[in-house]
Amino acid sequence: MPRPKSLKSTIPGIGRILRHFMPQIAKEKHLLVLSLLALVAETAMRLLEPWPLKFIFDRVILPGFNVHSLGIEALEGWSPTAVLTLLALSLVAISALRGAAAYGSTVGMAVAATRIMADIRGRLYSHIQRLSLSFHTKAKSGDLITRVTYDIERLREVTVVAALPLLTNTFTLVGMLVVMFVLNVELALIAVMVLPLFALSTMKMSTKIQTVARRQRKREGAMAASAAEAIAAIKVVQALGLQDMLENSFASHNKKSLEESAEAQKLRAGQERLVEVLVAIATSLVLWRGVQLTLQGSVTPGDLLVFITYLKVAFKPMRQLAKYTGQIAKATASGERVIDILDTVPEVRNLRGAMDALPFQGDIQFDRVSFGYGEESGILNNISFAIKPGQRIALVGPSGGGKSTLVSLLMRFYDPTAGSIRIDGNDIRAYTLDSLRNQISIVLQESVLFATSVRDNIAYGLAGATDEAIEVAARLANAHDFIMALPQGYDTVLSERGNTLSGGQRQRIAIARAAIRNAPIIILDEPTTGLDNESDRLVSDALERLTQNKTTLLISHDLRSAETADEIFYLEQGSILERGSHSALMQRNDKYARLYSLQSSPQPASESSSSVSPSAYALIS
Ligand SMILES: Nc1ncnc2c1ncn2[C@@H]1O[C@H](COP(=O)(O)OP(=O)(O)OP(=O)(O)O)[C@@H](O)[C@H]1O
Repeated sequence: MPRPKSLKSTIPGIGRILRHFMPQIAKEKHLLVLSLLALVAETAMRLLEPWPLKFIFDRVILPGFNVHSLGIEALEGWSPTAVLTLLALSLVAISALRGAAAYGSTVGMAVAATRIMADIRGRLYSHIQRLSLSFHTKAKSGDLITRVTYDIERLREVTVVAALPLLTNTFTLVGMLVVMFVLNVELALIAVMVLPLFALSTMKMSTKIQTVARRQRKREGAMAASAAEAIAAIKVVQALGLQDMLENSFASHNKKSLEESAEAQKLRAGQERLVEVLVAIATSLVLWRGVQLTLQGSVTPGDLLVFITYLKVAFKPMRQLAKYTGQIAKATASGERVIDILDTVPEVRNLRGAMDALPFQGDIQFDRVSFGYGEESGILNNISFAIKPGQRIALVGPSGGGKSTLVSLLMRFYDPTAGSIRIDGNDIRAYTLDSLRNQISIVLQESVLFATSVRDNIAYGLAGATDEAIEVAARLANAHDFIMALPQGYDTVLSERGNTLSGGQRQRIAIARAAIRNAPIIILDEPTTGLDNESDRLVSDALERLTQNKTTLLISHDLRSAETADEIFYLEQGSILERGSHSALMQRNDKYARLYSLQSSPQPASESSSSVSPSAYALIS
């Protein structure tokens, strides 16, 4: 996406953000209108602020006090002290009213902004969760997290700390210019003479600030991404002793980010000083000409006082515009980062007219399915097969052959580039994603558990699962006994990703989670790889029960677990080279048979006895 290059082009950026978030903004319209009214009231009070002083100068001090000279009928008969007291009190009243109005607009705007941003954050989070795996495999999780947290927070904050004051001050500036022109056109023209200078300098500086701000945001995203990646893989980092290398690369990003932050600060400070000089020039010019006009009698001293006060106040917006440009530019960059994600359309989504699938029988057909990741092709080539309900299929073959890819197409993590996949006779794209995935259970090699209770981890398999159902599933998965031995039983809260449990225990909880779903189709992606003999036995036993009467696709390098399958597919380089029952494939005496013989023969101690090693695949090919 092309990046805007200047302040001028920040405005379309802001427009895009506003347009994008209009539905959320519209929900808060009442509060926003009230806040704007309070803002108008605040502006009016600011305009009124120097007027009691003007009265005192023009009608009280200079002509000698005379109530008639005030020209206000209602004050006829008032004592001088009473009138002066009234004027003094009006100063307080104006200030108090202005304060109240400012409070109202700030609080109103803050509440509205918080609600709007909470809504957008929810939408962003839910969108990210629904984006296809093709997006997530490329995206960096740390960067996505900063978009949901930091970027949204920056947008919210800028509404209150920059956009609102900017709006107030712009209203004030316009109001004051109008009053100045009404009071004296010549003096007003002198005062606005510096405006073009100001506009020019602001635009130039803002472009620079914006460029630095964008660079810094990008760098912060990259830093968060590499930190998140390293923390998530801390075991590997420590085992390989990568700490120093990762620290050095993080430190260099960190240093550059700080330098950019300092550069932006320097630019902002320079701009603020320039504005102050411009304000001083305008004030002295107005004073110089204003005193002459006062002496000639064409403006009153009170008018001059109003002018000077307005100049000071009216140019404050300018100073603030300078100060807030950077913040607004940063927020615009944040807003664009949020919108970029929201605008990403999930590659895999519900097609128009998609229907909720009825409970599946479990009949699966792959019809000339081909697939490639991105530009790559040939990951799966023209695959066709049919599985009857309740059948158990094993997918075996060398690493990278396309086994996991094949099952991920069944879950619609990706769509085939050619051909179709049917369940119970219908193309799976005709079903809604939720109703399709709800009827498939999956157990992976590394089952991911969440940092919540064991009970919740199992219940994630089925919304609204009862405690009884959870226990039945845990028993089926051979998990009940070890769960009861945990400190709080089913209520024991696990650490992140369930790291405090052994691999076999994690697998059994994952099997319980799959079991509670009672899905007619089950995918097992190397569920016993890496387990010791005892864990393997417990997990295999649980899997046996889990897959009773279910259509099952088992991916395994352990040919003994594949042996019992109704049919075995030997997959290599995206094609099914052999298929049939174990005995048929053994009779065929080709790749599968050779692999099986190799696995059954005694192996060197260094190699696993339960699964085929990469070197074995090399031997048979
Ligand atoms: N997300 C991805 N993006 C790009 N290429 C991928 C992606 N996932 C897998 N691949 C590639 O697709 C090919 C098939 O991978 P796949 O994981 O399906 O093989 P596999 O048979 O399951 O291997 P293993 O037995 O090691 O799990 C491999 O060449 C792999 O590099």
